[in-house]
Amino acid sequence: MVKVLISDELSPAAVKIFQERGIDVTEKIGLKPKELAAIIGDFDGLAVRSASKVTADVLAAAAKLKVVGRAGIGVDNIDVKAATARGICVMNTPFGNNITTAEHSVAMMMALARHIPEANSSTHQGKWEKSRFVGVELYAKTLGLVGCGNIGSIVADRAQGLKMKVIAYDPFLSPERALDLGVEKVDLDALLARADFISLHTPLTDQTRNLIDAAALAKCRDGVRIINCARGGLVVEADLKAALDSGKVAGAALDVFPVEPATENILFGHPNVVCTPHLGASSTEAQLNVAIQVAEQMSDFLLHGAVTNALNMASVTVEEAPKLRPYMRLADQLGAFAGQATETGIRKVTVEYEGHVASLNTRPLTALILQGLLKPLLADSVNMVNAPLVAKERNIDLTEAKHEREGDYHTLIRLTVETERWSRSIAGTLFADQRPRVVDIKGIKIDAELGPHMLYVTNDDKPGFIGRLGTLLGDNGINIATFALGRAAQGGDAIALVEIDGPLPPEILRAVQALPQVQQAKALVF
Ligand SMILES: NC(=O)c1ccc[n+]([C@@H]2O[C@H](COP(=O)([O-])OP(=O)(O)OC[C@H]3O[C@@H](n4cnc5c(N)ncnc54)[C@H](O)[C@@H]3O)[C@@H](O)[C@H]2O)c1
Ligand SMILES: O=C(O)[C@H](O)COP(=O)(O)O
Repeated sequence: MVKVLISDELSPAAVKIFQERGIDVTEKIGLKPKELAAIIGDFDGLAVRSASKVTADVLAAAAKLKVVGRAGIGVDNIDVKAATARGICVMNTPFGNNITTAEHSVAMMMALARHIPEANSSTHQGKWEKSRFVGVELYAKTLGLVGCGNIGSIVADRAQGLKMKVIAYDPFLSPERALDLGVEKVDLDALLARADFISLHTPLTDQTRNLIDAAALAKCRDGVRIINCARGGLVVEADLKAALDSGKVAGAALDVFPVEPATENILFGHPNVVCTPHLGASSTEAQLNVAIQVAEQMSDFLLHGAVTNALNMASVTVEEAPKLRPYMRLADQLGAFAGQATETGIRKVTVEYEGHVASLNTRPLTALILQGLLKPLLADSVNMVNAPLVAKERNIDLTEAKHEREGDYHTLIRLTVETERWSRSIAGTLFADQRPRVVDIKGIKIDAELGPHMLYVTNDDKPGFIGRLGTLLGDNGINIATFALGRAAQGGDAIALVEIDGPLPPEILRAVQALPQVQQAKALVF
């Protein structure tokens, strides 16, 4: 039975979905990485929010793990690189909590502008400090968005409703999109110099870490207010504190902290700082959305091979998955055939899709071909998640070509592998029964179905070979299931693909290799 571990607080809707799909669910909340590593080996899927730390050590212990699902957006608590290297798919739910988080950012901006938290606390204490809490209007103020993706663009929309002027720094924001959003695209220095309020909406990456430091703050307008509902590491807190103390920054609203849970922080207690405990995504609606989405995505992946919102592999929709499935088998076989037939370093791989298959989503097929190709070298450490990366790391030059017009076959995949010594191709099709057939090897036509154990022979096309091979196998008790033949030209190179009813013992393979006319013989396993 497929097993999933939920290691952070998730709406019960997630458990319900997993169970309805026949997946066994265990909930263990609040595990430290060591505790998570101790139990993760038992699970096929792991569902998390931001609290669980899915470190390289946790992933190293995750022998069966196929997918990590993040019920939310930021994946900085997951070592995606380590997951990719181990062939574990990482997916998130990029659109489940974006409205809620944008609304929280706007709420924080208003709280800052009108001192709501401090005024609330003072009023509860029976003080009536009207003159202490004079705020500022948002109307006609400039809001600078650092990061204008899903959340940033919703914040822009809401801020425009408040009649603010919105400017955005985001190197990946196209001028057309900026125009659509009605925001002015600016560089970071211009944003810092012009904004009355700055709201951060980028992921935490090596480029964005410590983006708001003393140097950036020095470029800001006096009295700027800063809102961070993205990630703690974007702001250098000591620099922010100094700027708050000097009055350069009039206020800061922080939902996120470099260390969470944040029970101590140099900014806690500062009168001009508003804090919330990473509540950006904490609304009933958002939590329901992300729980449902992550449970559906993970179930679809674990049960049907559908891939949605993955950060480290190509998407496959639930509709595509059944159409791709027979091709996946063919792709796997072609890759595995070429991988087992290749003895020297691979330099170049070309995959051509012809006819019907060319109209499909072929990225997962290419990933499977690479997986099959690399498996003889790397065994179980390679799978379709990490195969493209592994190929790249090995300097294998990959080319994909699609020809939607049909050739000799209604549909065809051709794989060509170039090594330092030679270039070889293998092509396969699907017949009406959806079963894969190999139809061409090294330019020689053949019609073969690949079984679990195959003998692949290249020989000189001379009389007597087939009889001698059959006798040799028969004399050694090896039953032939199917026998497919092809040749380049009369008397030229010929190939035989023989399905046998079990593994070929090494001594029999050597005897086949020693037969006259045999150029090369290999035992292949599928
Ligand atoms: N506080 C919360 O509870 C909460 C909730 C959801 C998301 N988040 C955080 O908000 C972040 C943004 O979420 P999103 O859905 O808008 O993501 P997104 O990917 O849609 O948008 C991020 C934007 O940042 C931009 N960006 C990347 N590097 C940049 C750089 N160096 N400088 C400027 N811009 C850069 C990208 O181009 C993109 O447009 C998430 O990564 C997550 O960390 C926090
Ligand atoms: O990236 C996110 O989606 C937010 O930071 C939400 O985190 P949470 O799921 O832990 O509330």
